[in-house]
Amino acid sequence: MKVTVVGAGAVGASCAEYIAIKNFASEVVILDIKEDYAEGKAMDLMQTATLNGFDTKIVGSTNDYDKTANSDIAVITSGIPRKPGMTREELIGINAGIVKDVATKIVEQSPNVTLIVVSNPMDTMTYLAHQVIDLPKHKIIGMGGALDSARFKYRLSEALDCPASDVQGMVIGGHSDKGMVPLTSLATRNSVRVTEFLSENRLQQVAEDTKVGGATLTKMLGTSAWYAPGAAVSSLVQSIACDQKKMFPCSTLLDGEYGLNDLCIGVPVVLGKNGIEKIVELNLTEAELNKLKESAEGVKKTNQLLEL
Ligand SMILES: NC(=O)c1ccc[n+]([C@@H]2O[C@H](COP(=O)([O-])OP(=O)(O)OC[C@H]3O[C@@H](n4cnc5c(N)ncnc54)[C@H](O)[C@@H]3O)[C@@H](O)[C@H]2O)c1
Ligand SMILES: O=C(O)C[C@H](O)C(=O)O
Repeated sequence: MKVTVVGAGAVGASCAEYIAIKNFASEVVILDIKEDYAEGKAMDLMQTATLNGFDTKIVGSTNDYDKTANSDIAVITSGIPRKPGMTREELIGINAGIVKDVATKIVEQSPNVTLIVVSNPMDTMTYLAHQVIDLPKHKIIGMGGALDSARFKYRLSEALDCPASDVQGMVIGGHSDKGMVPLTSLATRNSVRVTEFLSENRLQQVAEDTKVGGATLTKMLGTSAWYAPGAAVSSLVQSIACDQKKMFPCSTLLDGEYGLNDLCIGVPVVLGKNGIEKIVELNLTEAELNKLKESAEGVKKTNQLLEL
């Protein structure tokens, strides 16, 4: 199993590290445009192999796509991250050109690849990938909801004063400060709905903290987060590589599901060896469905900024 990660920056390197530590891939190629940068990250990570006990071979590449040939899975993290005070949508001007170029070059070398788009604004970048490359729709996946759901569970565990592993929950909708839809009514602590334990106000607070999870960390760090994003990507990669058929909310091209068309937005999907093997349609409350539709309008507005 060969995995390519484009972008050797904060998220790309974190993602490569988690994939290696989980020890399911034979090779991870990290590619960056900065001279020697990916090679340096690859060497540094390879020097953790005996310490962390993995056998994955990590290779660096300065913009040489030949090294990515015949990848089974590729992850696009190349592009600029936001600074405090910015929205993800403001990154479109620079990142759209990068994602278009990178996606095209990956598919030239790996026509059967499954592509995971991470660069922001992620839902729009995933939609862009669908427009510029010729891959079946189940092989282009946007990562956002897996991260947002991990943050939701973290916030729920704080409110419940329990370990996050006790909590189940999901965030659907656009990966944006306003567009996320944390499904508070469905969240549980060991199968008991969290609405049994938390007041409406406290749950509302959890939802709001979740939605601005990325912005909160960007303010604290001066750039956007990387550990949880890298871990979230590695979980998607593992589910595909190991045919785990796990369910994650991912950005996918909708064709009538949830009454939505012609956009990529986060909904639950099953990830296995064929990429997106199923789009799961939940029975949402009217309020949740309305929030998802509002979120979709926001994503479509950003998509209109693309020069296709
Ligand atoms: N979808 C999500 O949940 C999520 C989470 C975190 C970050 N992000 C996004 O991921 C992107 C990367 O974030 P980061 O913190 O790793 O940024 P970073 O600046 O640390 O790394 C980005 C890397 O991309 C490289 N790059 C730029 N253009 C390139 C090209 N054409 N080809 C190859 N490499 C290129 C840069 O040299 C840099 O090393 C940002 O757009 C950020 O907003 C998304
Ligand atoms: O917040 C960001 O800009 C990066 C990423 O989308 C995140 O949610 O951490």
